Amino acid sequence: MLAAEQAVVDAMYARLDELRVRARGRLADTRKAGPSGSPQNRSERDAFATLYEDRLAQLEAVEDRLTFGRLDLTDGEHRYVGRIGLTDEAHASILTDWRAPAAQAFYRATSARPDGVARRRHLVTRRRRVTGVEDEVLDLDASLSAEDRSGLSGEGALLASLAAGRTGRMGDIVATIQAEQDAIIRSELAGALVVQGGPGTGKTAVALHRAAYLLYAHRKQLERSGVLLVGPSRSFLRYIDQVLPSLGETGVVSTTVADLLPGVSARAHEGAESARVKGLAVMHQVVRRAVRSRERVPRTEMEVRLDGRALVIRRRDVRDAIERARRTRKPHNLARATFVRDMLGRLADQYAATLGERLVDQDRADVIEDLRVLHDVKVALNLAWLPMSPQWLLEDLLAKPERLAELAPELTADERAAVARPKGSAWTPADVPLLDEAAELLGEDDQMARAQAGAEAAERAAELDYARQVLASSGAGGGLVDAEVLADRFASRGPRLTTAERAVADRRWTFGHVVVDEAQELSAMAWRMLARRCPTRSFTIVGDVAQSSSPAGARSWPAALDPVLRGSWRLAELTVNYRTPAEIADRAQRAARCAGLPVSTLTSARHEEGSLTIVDRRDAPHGLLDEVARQALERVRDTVEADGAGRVAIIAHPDAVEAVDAVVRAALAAGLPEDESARLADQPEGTPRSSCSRPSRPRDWSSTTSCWSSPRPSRPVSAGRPTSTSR
Ligand SMILES: Nc1ncnc2c1ncn2[C@@H]1O[C@H](COP(=O)(O)OP(=O)(O)OP(=O)(O)O)[C@@H](O)[C@H]1O
Repeated sequence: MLAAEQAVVDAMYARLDELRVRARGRLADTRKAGPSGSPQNRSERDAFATLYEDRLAQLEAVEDRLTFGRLDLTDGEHRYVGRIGLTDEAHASILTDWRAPAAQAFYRATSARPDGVARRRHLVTRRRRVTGVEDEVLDLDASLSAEDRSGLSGEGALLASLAAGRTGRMGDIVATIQAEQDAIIRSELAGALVVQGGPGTGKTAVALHRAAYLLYAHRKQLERSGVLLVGPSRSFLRYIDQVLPSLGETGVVSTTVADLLPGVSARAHEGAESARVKGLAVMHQVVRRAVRSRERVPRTEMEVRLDGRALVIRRRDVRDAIERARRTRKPHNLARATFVRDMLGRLADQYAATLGERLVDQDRADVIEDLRVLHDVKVALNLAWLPMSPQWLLEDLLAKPERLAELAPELTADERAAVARPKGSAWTPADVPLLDEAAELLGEDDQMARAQAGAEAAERAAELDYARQVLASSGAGGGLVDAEVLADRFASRGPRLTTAERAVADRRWTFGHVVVDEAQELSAMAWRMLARRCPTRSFTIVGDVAQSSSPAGARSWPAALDPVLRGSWRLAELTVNYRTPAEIADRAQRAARCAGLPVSTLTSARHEEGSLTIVDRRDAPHGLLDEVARQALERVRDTVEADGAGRVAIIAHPDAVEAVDAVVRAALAAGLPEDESARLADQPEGTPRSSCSRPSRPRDWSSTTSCWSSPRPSRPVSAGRPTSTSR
């Protein structure tokens, strides 16, 4: 059986190699042509070169586990499922892309609903070698040979993948996606999908595979607008950054809320209370009021002089001009042009009245220009309608307690004190949604940008036309590229930018879809910011409201999302924990419930006898620390040392973590063979095989301990295997 599968897999790799050679050859030919020829020829060559480079990168990315499954259908057809689709020379399919509809049954079919599948086979490969197969027979009535019916094992591939060593980087789960995960991954693009799942249920994995699936299934729609992936931190983005490329996708913009505003670097830290207050929904009204407060009627009338003639900036005129400018409904800085034009016109009329005659058009225009540059007029109009940048507005607001008190009456004095800070302070992540809100209300003076956009639209039309001609005459691209994409490559404006690069540089870029991970951590203001990035509200939102650790974060989805999604979102749940063995997960769930957290009910994908140890003072004849060190050493010997894949996490009372860490390190150094202890000490950052930590929410420690069925809940310590704590 293995030999037969090996032959099929060999044929696939041979085809892959052939396609790589072909793409390399085309690339070399294109490059060989050198920098000669007309500018148009050169740009055409560059375009094809990038095209072949992209194709080559995609073909290189799928080397590992090119295929991982096979479907035997009841009608006798075999279908192999893998990372990409492949056809042979005769254009017959030899491998089906995991995202194609034809592959869906690989993830969804069950014996209750076999969906035309007689047998599902998981292929286990190492490099290019088939090392094993795992079969599941779904339709027992289908005619399978005796050999086919033997050696069945349903969850083998999944359990093998869960037991595999961790690298400190997240890997894809494409070979073992489970049915409830697959339903989420393939859920329709439109609307907002909220995925609630407890710890380790694969929320991050599902979010990433969904991004790859959507780009595949809706490529035309999403390639131009792009997909935005929002994660909680830069280190988290580093942890997941291999997954999408391994799925052949590079066009996703990954960022954090703190990095989402072009030109603003928000690296400073601030207190939890300050971040919470800045995230409150009411802050959008505070920012709005701060903008409106700079559109104001002066207390007194003011006299200005032009050519020795006295003109009055009248309060009534200012009031009227403000109202008229507001009626344009444009953002503050853009509506200011209307206000200024109106006021200058009124002053020009006063000037004409002092002359006792009507001004002809040209003269009136000259007077208006003279008024516009007059210092006193400028000062008076700025006082009435101040042009501002978002940064200036926020700095000013937070640096002046009396202004904050006036503009934010909903906040308590303590809350206002928490956010107050001197001018010139560095930006923090919680400032970013406030700056974005201000940028939206202020607007940018886009006259130049609009003129340029007009010119670019004309240029684009010409590029598209040209791209269509090239495609028609050369037949190039082979279905790999359409005129739009080719036109992008032909674009003569500066260096070619990918969708991702263009999107990152543009605050007003709107994405075709936004994926938000650890979504429970986002504040109300951050949600408003993200909603602006996707006016169609096509979202995938994954998180766990029971795990919210940010003081500005969500404790319930309706409370967090209804204000921005207006109640229009659908909920899916993930119920299987793939990370933690049942022994640990069940205990953790009980503790979380005792702490009053809204935990989902989970089942663990695996059991691991002895994976949880609770060390209690009563079982510690030589003192608690010694006992913890002894137990930790034993667990490391049992698990980590045995196969190098396991992990031991030690959770201690916040006050005891440092002491526990020290004794455990000493015990490992003394108790393990020298090479093993050097190996453990040498783990790259992010991949510790043993680690000591405090509970993620130290304030829950007391309720946690009292739930752990210990009559004397004195600083229990647990050691378990293999719980990944590296995230
Ligand atoms: N179908 C699957 N096949 C194999 N491994 C899986 C599968 N689903 C999830 N995993 C693995 O389980 C682990 C947990 O997944 P992930 O980090 O996506 O969970 P999460 O729900 O985001 O966790 P958290 O709540 O801690 O953020 C990962 O190592 C992931 O690769």
